[in-house]
Amino acid sequence: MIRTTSLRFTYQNTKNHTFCFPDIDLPPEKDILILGPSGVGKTTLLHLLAGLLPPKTGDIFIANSCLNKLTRSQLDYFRGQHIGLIFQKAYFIKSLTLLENLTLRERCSKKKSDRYRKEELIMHLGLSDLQNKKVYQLSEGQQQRLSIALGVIHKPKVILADEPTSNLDDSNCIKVISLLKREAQICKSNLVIITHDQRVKSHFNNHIIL
Ligand SMILES: Nc1ncnc2c1ncn2[C@@H]1O[C@H](COP(=O)(O)OP(=O)(O)OP(=O)(O)O)[C@@H](O)[C@H]1O
Repeated sequence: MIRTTSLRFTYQNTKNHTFCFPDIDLPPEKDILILGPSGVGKTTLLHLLAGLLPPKTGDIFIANSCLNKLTRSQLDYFRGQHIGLIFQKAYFIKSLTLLENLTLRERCSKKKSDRYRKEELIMHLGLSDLQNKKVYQLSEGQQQRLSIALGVIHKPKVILADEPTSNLDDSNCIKVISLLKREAQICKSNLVIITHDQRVKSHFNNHIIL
């Protein structure tokens, strides 16, 4: 469940501009696209939902916790447990293997290690033959699938994806969308996607336009 009310945000170095975001009320397990022109504040909203930025006003409820009422360490813990972030440009340790990156991400979440979950995820994402390859040896599409794996390995309550398809060709774009949807279903998560990508729109009914 994601609910936001009267959310506003100002970057410290640009005090003359305040972003005002529409309220979101997303029941458990539902997905939503966030659309809008460049610079309107889509990534900013995603970072607020992830608890990476503090709102100037308003509240953010995720799974019945009010993010802006948590202390910094409670927020770090909450994020590790319940938020899955997938960035447009993925962050890996490239000198480690795919499997080592996944194991590291799992440890950071402080959840109990789950070998079955790792194997299932690697298989679903079509990465079984690549698990012992170093990340720098993977193609862009393979790295994007690993990025999804890192975002969802810990079965988060909310999956937040920032432009997950913009660098992909048509066939990889559709693959990534269906992988994200399937993982959201398995994890019983909300899926929130920011996109400019017209190919993605037709796959989702629920949109917010900023
Ligand atoms: N750390 C920051 N400090 C100051 N201004 C910032 C910062 N990050 C982003 N901005 C500004 O805030 C505005 C919104 O940025 P944001 O990345 O949220 O937009 P966006 O809608 O996701 O854009 P795009 O579609 O191009 O990725 C932009 O004008 C950007 O320059």
